[in-house]
Amino acid sequence: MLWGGTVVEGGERAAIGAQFRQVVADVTEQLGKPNVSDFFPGLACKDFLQVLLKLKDDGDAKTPLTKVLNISRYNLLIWCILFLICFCSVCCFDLLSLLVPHQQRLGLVAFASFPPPPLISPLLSCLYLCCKVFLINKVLWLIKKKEVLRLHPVLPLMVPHCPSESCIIRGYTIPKGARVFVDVWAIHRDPSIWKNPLEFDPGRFLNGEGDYNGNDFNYFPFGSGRRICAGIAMTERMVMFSLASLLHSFDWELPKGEKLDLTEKFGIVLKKKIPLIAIPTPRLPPTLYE
Ligand code: HEM
Repeated sequence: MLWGGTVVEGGERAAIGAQFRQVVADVTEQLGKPNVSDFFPGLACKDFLQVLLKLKDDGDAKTPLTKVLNISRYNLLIWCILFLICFCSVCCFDLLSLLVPHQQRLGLVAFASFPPPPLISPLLSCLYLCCKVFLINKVLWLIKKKEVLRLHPVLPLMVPHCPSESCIIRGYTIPKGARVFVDVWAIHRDPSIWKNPLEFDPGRFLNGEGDYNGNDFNYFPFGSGRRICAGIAMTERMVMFSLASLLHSFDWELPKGEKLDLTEKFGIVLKKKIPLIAIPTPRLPPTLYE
C-alpha cells in the first residue's frame, strides 16, 4: 500500500508475506522493550525520520523520495464510479460532472457521452432493501467494534509522548523531555467510568456514545490531540471490508472441544496470548474461490 506496488503471485508472494509478518512481529516486540538511550541519550542512533530526511537531501537515485501518486488508485476510483453509474441514475451525472476536469488524464473520454441507465424498479427496490439491511448491520458492527476497542485497545499504552515544556498535571510534575505513557487500557476498564467494565456489552454505545476521534478522555483507542492516529478512516474501511469478506465467504468455528480464550499478551501492541485457531467452511459455490 505504501509504495503502490504489488507483490508477485505464487510461492514467492507467500514467502515475502511470511518474512514481512516476522519483521513486523520483531519490530513490535522491540518497541515494547525498555530503551537504553532514554536513560543515556548519547547512545541514541538516528531515528527513522532523520534517515528519510537524509535520503531526501542526498537525492539518492536508487531510493528516490518523491510525491508521485500511483495510477492504480485512479483505476480503483474509475471502477467504483462505473458501478455507481450503472446502479444509480440519480448520482450518475453529478459524479461525471465532478470528473470532467480530470477526464482526459483519467482516460474517461468515452464517459462524457454516457447515456442515463434505464430504471429497473425491481432491481432498485431490492437495492434499497439491501441498503437498509446494510445500514442496520453497519450500526451493529460499529458498536461491536467500539466495544472490542474498549476492552482490547490495540495500543494499550499508546505510543510514548514527550512534553516539550515541563508541566504540572493534578499536582504531578512532568518534566520536559520525559517519556509519558498513557494507560488507555486501564482507563477503558475503570469502574468509576464504566458500568460492569469487564463485560462485553456493545449496547453501551447504542446511543451514539464512544466517539473515538479524540474528544472523549474516557474512551480514546486511537489517541487524541495532534498526534491522534492518522489511520482511523482507513482502519474503519479496511477492517469492515476484510471482516465482511471473511464472514461472507466462510462459516467459522473453533476446533472441536476448544474453548474461547480471551487472554491477552501485553506489549506495545496488545495481542492474544494464544493465537486464534478458527476453522473456515466455504459457504459459496466453489468456483468463486478460484
Ligand atoms: C485498529 C487499528 C489502529 C489503532 C487502534 C491505532 C491506534 C493508534 C494510536 C493509539 C496511536 C497513537 C496516538 C497518540 O499517541 O495519541 C496511533 C498513531 C498513528 N497511527 Fe494508528 N491505529 C490503527 C491503525 C492505523 C493504520 C491502518 C494506520 C495507517 C494506515 C495508522 C497510522 C498511524 C500513524 C501515522 C500514527 C502516528 C500519528 C502521529 O504521531 O502523528 N494507524 N494509532
